[in-house]
Amino acid sequence: MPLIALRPLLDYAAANNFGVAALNVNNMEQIQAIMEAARATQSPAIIQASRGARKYTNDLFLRNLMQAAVELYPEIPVVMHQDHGNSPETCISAIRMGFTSVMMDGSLEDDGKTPSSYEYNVAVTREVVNVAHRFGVSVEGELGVLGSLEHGMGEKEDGHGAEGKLTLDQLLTDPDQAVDFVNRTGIDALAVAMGTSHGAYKFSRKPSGDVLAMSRIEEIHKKIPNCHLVMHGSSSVPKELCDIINANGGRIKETYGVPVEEIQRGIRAGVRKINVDTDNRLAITGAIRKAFTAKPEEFDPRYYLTPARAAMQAVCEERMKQFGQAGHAKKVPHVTLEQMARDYAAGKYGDNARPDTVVGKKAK
Ligand SMILES: O=C(COP(=O)(O)O)[C@@H](O)[C@H](O)[C@H](O)COP(=O)(O)O
Repeated sequence: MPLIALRPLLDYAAANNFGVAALNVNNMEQIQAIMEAARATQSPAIIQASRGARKYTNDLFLRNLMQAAVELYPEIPVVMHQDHGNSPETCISAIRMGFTSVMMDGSLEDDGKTPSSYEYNVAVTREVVNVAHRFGVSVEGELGVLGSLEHGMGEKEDGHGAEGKLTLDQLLTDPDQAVDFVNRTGIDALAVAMGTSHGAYKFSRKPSGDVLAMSRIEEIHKKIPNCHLVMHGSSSVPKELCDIINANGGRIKETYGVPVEEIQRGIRAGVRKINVDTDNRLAITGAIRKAFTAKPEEFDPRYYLTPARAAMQAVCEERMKQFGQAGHAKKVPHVTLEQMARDYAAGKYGDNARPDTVVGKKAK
């Protein structure tokens, strides 16, 4: 099956009450790990690349690796998503390179560091929607700024993330503003801020409602029940993966991620796309360190990349089952980008903020 847009997958997920892991990639082994996990669990897949990933991998390599993935796994519906586009130019270049979904993160200015004004966010997001939908490509927007409710700091990840201390207003998406944002931009999915952040160091203790405000997601969902919500920074940072790294010469400090049961609570409240990258990075690093410890004399990259790929596959399979996407691969409607473009133009996906808008159809 050729790559599909994000929207029909999330509509189907909403109609069937599950969430989909959006998994970051930077190289061939990570794409292979996701595709093997998708095949093993019969899951649809969202594969995403950040600006940093596009720079590291090169767009041509990325596009052709993704092409290989869809040819080798024809039964798996795959979305190729630009993670955290910082400007309309980044999103448009992604569309040109064959991405079928883009995130315009207008919560920050195009330096990827400075929290933007609301009107700026609306304007750049609307601009991307206008272009993307003409090509049948879906758009994720972001309202609110990712950062910690424990200490108020934003997070800077490989060039993208707020710098400095943020106010509570910035750290928590406002439900009423979310209604206006979705109405004015026409986005397909909305990333919300409620205390998660990228990377391994999210919380200094197992998070409770004061630092991981899942109730905020529920409030937003009540206001815009037909808009697909997105949780960023949703790695669970399993202790056992950190322990493998530390037992083999690494130095990961004590830390806590987003518990899977909190993500499942989010899925019950309209979360359809869940971004996970750190857990896979931890799994890969642990497996490579373990391989180096076991045989310091080895130097064939296949010796340590094979277990690294398997370790990432295991994490992906686990999340695919936990988020409920397992078993759905064959049932996701295959809508071509050309058809999507016609449907967008005809207003089929028009009014996401209206409570009576119908999203998707129940699987038989
Ligand atoms: O939410 C995300 C990952 O969350 P996580 O750290 O796994 O909890 C992604 O959207 C990030 O954008 C991604 O991990 C950042 O990747 P790089 O910019 O480092 O490539």
